[in-house]
Amino acid sequence: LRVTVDDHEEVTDDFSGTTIWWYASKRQSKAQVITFYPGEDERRFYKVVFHRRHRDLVVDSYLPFVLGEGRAVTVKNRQRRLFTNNASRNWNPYRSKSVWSHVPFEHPATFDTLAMHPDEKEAIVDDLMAFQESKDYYAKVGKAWKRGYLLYGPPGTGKSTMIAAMANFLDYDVYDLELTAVKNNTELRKLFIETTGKSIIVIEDIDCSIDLTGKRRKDKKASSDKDSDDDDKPKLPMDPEKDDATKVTLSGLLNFIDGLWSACGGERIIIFTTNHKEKLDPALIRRGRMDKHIEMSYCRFEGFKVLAKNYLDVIEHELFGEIQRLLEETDMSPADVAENLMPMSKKKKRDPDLCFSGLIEALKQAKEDAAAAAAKAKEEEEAKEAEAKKVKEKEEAEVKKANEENKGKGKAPEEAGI
Ligand SMILES: Nc1ncnc2c1ncn2[C@@H]1O[C@H](COP(=O)(O)OP(=O)(O)OP(=O)(O)O)[C@@H](O)[C@H]1O
Repeated sequence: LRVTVDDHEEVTDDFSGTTIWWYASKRQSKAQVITFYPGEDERRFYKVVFHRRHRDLVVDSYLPFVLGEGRAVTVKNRQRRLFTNNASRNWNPYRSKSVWSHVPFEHPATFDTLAMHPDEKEAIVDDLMAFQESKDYYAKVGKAWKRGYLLYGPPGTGKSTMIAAMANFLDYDVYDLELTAVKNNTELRKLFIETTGKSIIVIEDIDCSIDLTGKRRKDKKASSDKDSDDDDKPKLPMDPEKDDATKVTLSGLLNFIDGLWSACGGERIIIFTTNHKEKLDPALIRRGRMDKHIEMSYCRFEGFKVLAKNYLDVIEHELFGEIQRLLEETDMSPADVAENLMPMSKKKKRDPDLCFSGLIEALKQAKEDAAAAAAKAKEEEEAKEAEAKKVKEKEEAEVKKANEENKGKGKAPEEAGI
């Protein structure tokens, strides 16, 4: 409950059966200062009145409770922000000297609007809540208060939407870290140090942002040289375009995930997203670095029901049966399903019959396309196999022929250089 107390107004509060009175008041400063700003020389304060016998209760319990509630309200009401380190996106009119620029974070996604199986959603929400409440646990085991998530799945399955839902659920800021815009590991370190607590740091499409395999192999050779100064020196690229993507090394990134956190207080979540989990270096996503791997998958019936409710306010429909069957047989991303739930009728209204029939058509088409693509892939595979078989047979025939010729001349095959 939030109460504003006006001057000379009395507000009563009840705490564990004890009545407490609040008054707002002001006192004129004693210094004789002439100011252009009326009210600047006033000191404003609240007066709390209670019976003497409740003094311990008020001092030990009530006031800490009020301060805690006050802090929670401030956090809840603060404008959350979306930070980016990508200067080329220069969309922030208030760009300061900070390595991050920011805009208000206003993404509307929530777990309610996220199309996903309810059990999976619940598991993620539980995990987030457990993390949020584990400050003491992390301190006790001597670990930085952070958690890493890997979101993986095909395009349009809701990875970015999930991040927004998490940020809204936790009331955290979001730092969108564009690795390709980071010059070197020193700059990476600076960026991390400048992030604040209660934040989610996101590196999208991690497989495209850094040459994970190549750099790591090099790092292994240099074994102990984990985050050496070398990393900070400008590289001399053979191919400047390629180097652009590899300015930050994997070891620099691993170092930051493991170590640098300890230097910063406050809880942080780091999220990597990728469309190709199999391309990632196992070192990057092992447990402890990425605590939870979340698969964002194609839209199935449970996910569809969430979208139908959000987009059309429909929770049951005669076409649901057919849609369910098709969704189990066909891979369509939630983004594409959602797209089909948006068309308006001629009367500029969203008509569920129209949208669901359209979706059925789109699913049938997608199913046909997938079957055609699979048949083509199979054909190509068979053609490749036939070609390989032909080459092998030709080689064998040549070897056989050479052997026979050499036998005729009385030479062993090795002597003939075969
Ligand atoms: N699971 C989902 N629940 C609700 N809406 C979704 C979901 N997935 C996709 N969408 C819708 O599709 C749009 C694109 O999804 P989003 O950007 O989150 O996908 P993505 O997996 O991050 O894609 P990419 O890999 O291409 O970045 C979103 O704006 C949202 O409206």
